[in-house]
Parts: sequence; C-alpha cells; structure tokens
Amino acid sequence: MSADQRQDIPLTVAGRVFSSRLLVGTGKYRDFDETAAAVEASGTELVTVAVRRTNLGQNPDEPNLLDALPTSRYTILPNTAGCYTAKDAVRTCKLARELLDGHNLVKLEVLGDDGTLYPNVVETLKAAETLVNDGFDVMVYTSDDPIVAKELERIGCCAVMPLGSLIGSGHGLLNPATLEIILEHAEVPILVDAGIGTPSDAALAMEMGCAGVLINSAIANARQPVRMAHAMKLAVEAGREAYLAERMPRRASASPSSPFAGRINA
Ligand SMILES: CC(=O)[C@@H](O)[C@H](O)COP(=O)(O)O
Repeated sequence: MSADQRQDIPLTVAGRVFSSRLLVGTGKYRDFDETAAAVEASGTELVTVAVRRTNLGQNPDEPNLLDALPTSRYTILPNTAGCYTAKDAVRTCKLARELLDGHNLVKLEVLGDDGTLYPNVVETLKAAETLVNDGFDVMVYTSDDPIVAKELERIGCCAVMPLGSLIGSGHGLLNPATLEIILEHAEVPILVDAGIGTPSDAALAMEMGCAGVLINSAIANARQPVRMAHAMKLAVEAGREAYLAERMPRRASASPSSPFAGRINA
C-alpha cells in the first residue's frame, strides 16, 4: 500500500472503537421484537434511543427496550429527541446518565420546531458547551452549515452529525456541496444523521468520506424493515470500500475501454 492511499481505520468516537459504521435509531417500529430483529440485521453496534419517548427503566411496569437490546451487546446512544431548548436537552442527558449507570456518550439534538424538526443551532451550541463541560461525550445533530459544524468541534463535541435532509423525509443528501466542505475541514468524525431514504443515499455519504451514517425512518418505515436494515449494512460497507478505493476521475470527454493502438485491421 502506498503512503498516500486511504487507510481503513475503524470508526472511533471518544475513544470507543466500532467495527460497524452504521448507527440505527429505535423509533417507529411495530414493537421491540421488530426493533431487535432490524438492529441485528443492520450489524450496528451503536443504537440511539430517544430518552423522552422510550422506556429505559423509567417506568418499571412497562417493557424496557434494554431487554430487547442488551447493553452487553450494543452501545446505547441516548438522544434528546423532543427537546426544544438547551435546558431541556441538558436535563435529558443527565437523566440518561443516571438511568444508564454513568454512561456519558449522548446524541444531542435540540429542535427548532415541530413542523421541520430542523435543529435550533443557537440552543444546540449552548447545550453542547454545557454538556462537554459536564463531562459528556457529545455527538451532535446539526444543520449542514460548515461554520456551525466547526464551532461544535471547537466546543469539544466528539462527533458532528449534519442532516442529509429533514428527519423522516427520506430525501437523501440534499446538499452534498456543503457536506463536502464540512468533511474537508473536520478533525472529528462526521456522520450523516437524518433524511437517508434508501441504501444509495447511505452509500453516497460513505463514498464522500463520512465516518458513518445514522438511519431510523428508512429502515423502520420500509415494508420489510429487517431486509432494509441488511441492505443499509451492505450499502454502508460498499460506500466505505469505494471511499478507500478512491473513485475514477470524472472526465468531460469519452475514453474508450480498449485502446485504439494495435487494433486489428487498424
Ligand atoms: C433517530 C434519531 O436519532 C434521529 O436523528 C432521526 O430520527 C434520524 O433520522 P431519520 O429518521 O430520517 O433516519
């Protein structure tokens, strides 16, 4: 391997090493059995859970997601879905830390409104700073603004997660140009979070050099979620391989597959 070839180092987030680059959300499934089957088929090791919507032991009389997704097998990534202020998001992360015995890896998302679920970057920056200062390892959902992404990195977030498109929209990567700028300047892992609709979207994000992708709706809302989870696994792996292999250059003109020189009867 020549020195300038891309190296296949595993995904590392805040010192934790993961062999899968696919992160999976746990909302929108029919029940915990379907969640567990899809999560298994995805090959993920990192599963995100909305603390405000999912029972992780807060309600002892109801089914606990951690029985379906044991922490011995999966790293749980509590997220602050449903929080619209920095204050709420920080409180939710502290609750998660208590429920999960001091676990400090969280996914911060502070939303702007119900209609778009677009991140409120002002509140996100505030919450990120508070959480980092309080010892949390913060993976942060944000807009695809390169300046905001860099600022979140400066604050000390361990991974930055720009949206591909709106949460649950399935529109894929609507703005690859800004994602490219974020990737060019990043010194922490960049993972696309939200909007992936189909495996080709996930593969494209990986081909561009994203460290991983987080997918919920495209798997849970597929007609066959378990099958789609497997398809997403393959797409993320293929996209990563393509990134490492480095694609051919795009050319303005045609280039014959077999050379003209030495043609029979030329
Ligand atoms: C599950 C999660 O944490 C969210 O960030 C979001 O739901 C992911 O987006 P999609 O549902 O569009 O994949």
